[in-house]
Amino acid sequence: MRFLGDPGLRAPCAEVTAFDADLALLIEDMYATMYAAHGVGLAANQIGVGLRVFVFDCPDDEDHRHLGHVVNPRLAEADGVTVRGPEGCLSLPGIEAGTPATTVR
Ligand SMILES: CSCC[C@H](NC=O)C(=O)O
Repeated sequence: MRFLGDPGLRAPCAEVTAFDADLALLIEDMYATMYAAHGVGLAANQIGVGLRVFVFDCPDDEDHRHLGHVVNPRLAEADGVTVRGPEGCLSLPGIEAGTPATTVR
């Protein structure tokens, strides 16, 4: 796990261009790391890999589970519904802050 101060957490991540066995292994590693840390989401740069990939496994407000991984995410549109709530980060252990989040399509 990379923590606050690691330059890799501030650097732009590269686009994934090879959808191959190495990418599958990376994603498996990310799930394992996220579960070991009792997290609900994890980005590749948090484990030192500067690629645009994240995994998630979290409930919504109605306790429905959402599990998946996203490669080369791009924010296309936000529908304007913004909620603010406490949010933490596995790379900043012990810190939590009120963070606005906007739902997206
Ligand atoms: C709200 S997104 C997830 C935040 C955090 N994951 C990465 O740092 C975690 O607690 O799993």
